[in-house]
Amino acid sequence: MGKTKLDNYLSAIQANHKKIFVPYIMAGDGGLEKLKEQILFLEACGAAAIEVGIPFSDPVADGPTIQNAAKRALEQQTTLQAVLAALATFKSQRTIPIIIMTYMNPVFVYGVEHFANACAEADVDGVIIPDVPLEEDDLVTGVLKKNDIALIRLVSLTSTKERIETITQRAEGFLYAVTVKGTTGARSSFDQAVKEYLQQLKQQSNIPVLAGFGVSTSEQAKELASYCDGVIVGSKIVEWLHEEKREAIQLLISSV
Ligand SMILES: O=P(O)(O)OC[C@@H](O)[C@@H](O)c1c[nH]c2ccccc12
Repeated sequence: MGKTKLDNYLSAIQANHKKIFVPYIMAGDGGLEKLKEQILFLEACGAAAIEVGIPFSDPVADGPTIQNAAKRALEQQTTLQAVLAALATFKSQRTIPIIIMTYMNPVFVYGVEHFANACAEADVDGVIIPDVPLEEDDLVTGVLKKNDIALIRLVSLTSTKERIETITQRAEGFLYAVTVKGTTGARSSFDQAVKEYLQQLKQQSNIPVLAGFGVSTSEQAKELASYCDGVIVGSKIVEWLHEEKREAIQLLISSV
């Protein structure tokens, strides 16, 4: 796979021997007018990139925390189109990459081509669409490539060796290593197999490997990041943003 601007951005961080912390937020939770301030806050905390979630009514990969945030955001009439328009209004004021996380349904409704163009217009660097399987991803890869937007692929603890190999070969931006068997949401501990799984992926992949799902404490973040290139934290960040616990967010991000 050719290198995207997200690949280049992240390899510069790695070249400085720094770990990558990517917080996930739910766009429109608390109102879309908060998006700019939330992103600039996370950037100031030291986030390497931000995963911006699009609320969806049937979020099959999400646990209760993100489901509830999606519900709040949908009550505020948040749409994919509106989120991308909001991101475009302050693109010159942020310096870190934005990754859109959405299920495929809102993309279909918007139209794949319109979606990719609006992402480019908003300076979006990558997208995660967890319900698009590898076998179907040419639905979106063509138009994303045209706009230099990375399609971030996920691997999981239950993926076969062969599948992991195919995915790592095609991976762009970073490889999203799911660290639990289940949905998003904080966990108190991880499977014994996670360490070896991450170390193995790290060996196989020539782009950064980031661990995500279940991470909610500095200790967990530090430990998982020591086996790979960094971590993604969603539910805990969503919860703390909702509760306005800004200091806790700052501490967690600066811990890796
Ligand atoms: O919430 P957690 O357990 O910290 O996991 C990250 C996750 O929230 C974020 O990356 C994400 C939210 N929804 C998703 C759906 C699929 C894959 C990833 C995600």
